[in-house]
Amino acid sequence: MRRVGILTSGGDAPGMNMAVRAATLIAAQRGIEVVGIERGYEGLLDRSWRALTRKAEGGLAPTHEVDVCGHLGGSILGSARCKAFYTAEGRARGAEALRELDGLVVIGGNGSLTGAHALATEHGAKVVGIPASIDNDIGCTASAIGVDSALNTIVEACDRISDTARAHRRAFVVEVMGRQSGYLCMASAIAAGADAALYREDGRDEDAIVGSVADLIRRSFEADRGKQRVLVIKAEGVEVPCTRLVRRLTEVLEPELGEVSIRATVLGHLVRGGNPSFLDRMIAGRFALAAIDALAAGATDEMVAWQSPLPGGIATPDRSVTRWPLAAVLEETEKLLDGRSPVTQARVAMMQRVSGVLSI
Ligand SMILES: Nc1ncnc2c1ncn2[C@@H]1O[C@H](COP(=O)(O)OP(=O)(O)OP(=O)(O)O)[C@@H](O)[C@H]1O
Ligand SMILES: O=P(O)(O)OC[C@H]1O[C@](O)(CO)[C@@H](O)[C@@H]1O
Repeated sequence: MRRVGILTSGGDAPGMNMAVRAATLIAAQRGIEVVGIERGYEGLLDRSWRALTRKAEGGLAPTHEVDVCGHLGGSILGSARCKAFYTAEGRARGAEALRELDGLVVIGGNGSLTGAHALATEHGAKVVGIPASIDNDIGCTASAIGVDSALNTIVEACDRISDTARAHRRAFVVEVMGRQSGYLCMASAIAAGADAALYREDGRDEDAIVGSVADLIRRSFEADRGKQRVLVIKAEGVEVPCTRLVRRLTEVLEPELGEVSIRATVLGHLVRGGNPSFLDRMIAGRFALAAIDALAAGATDEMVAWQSPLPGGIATPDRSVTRWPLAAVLEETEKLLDGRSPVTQARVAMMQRVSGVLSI
């Protein structure tokens, strides 16, 4: 293997740069040139790429840009959602560009990995995926790069919101990202000591949500409870917008409680930015090593996974990292999102077991 490409695609995730850096250092040490493809699949289609390795005494070394990027959030390569890649013609152009490379590392979420799978199956490209998305909605891996950093940011934001909520004896509904996955909501609700978690996988409709949250606030603010704040974390995948939820709650509660103070905060893209946590940096580094090893061994159409919650996968020298065929990853991803996966069922069951604490 003489030259590999690397790209970041989909929503950026803290730790992507660490994966780029680690993959480049490992490849350079083995005398493999690395090119960084800019803006995900967009850069593959228009051949926008730049060298991430340079000639150095005795072989190759990472460029300065790569050497110093590991601790940074975002992606030094840029990321994108590339419309043309959804078409067979677009992917054919991508495959044509890949002829100039001996392999490709795709760092991204389940959409990006679907694109990687198509490149491998339709065009025989040599592609290995590294899961990276704050949503934690990728099958066969316990975590994707970015999840831990996003959770740390959410928990810190909720701690801050709780300070002001207690000062005013308020209820807050905080919305977190995650697209169709409630994982960020569920995990942060536990860690932030929230009173309730609202996630799509629960299957509640809007009226049921309004009824149960109103009941929670009513019980929490009863005169003798002494409770100073109510914190409800809502997943983006729950379709009722925060502002409407707060308006409806206020309409229900004001006639009974008099003035009731409920506020909404949508954390949004705030959660995607910032330097990666230790855990994300470590996972990213170990993924990068396994991905370069896999390409060097001639593997393709695979993804590397962290402490897979499913039995199976191809073992690597790192006991926490296994390799999975992308077809299996994408099948499991579908089940993760539609509730058929034992992983989703276990997440929901865990939330139900603490439903007395997380009151609804
Ligand atoms: N079905 C598909 N076929 C081919 N390419 C795809 C497909 N789905 C997604 N892609 C490519 O991957 C890109 C990123 O996908 P998407 O926008 O779904 O984000 P993602 O990788 O899932 O990341 P995130 O989880 O952060 O949103 C798309 O813009 C497109 O270029
Ligand atoms: O940055 P964009 O394109 O608005 O996408 C937002 C989406 O991307 C994610 O941050 C990552 O998939 C989701 O949680 C969110 O729904």
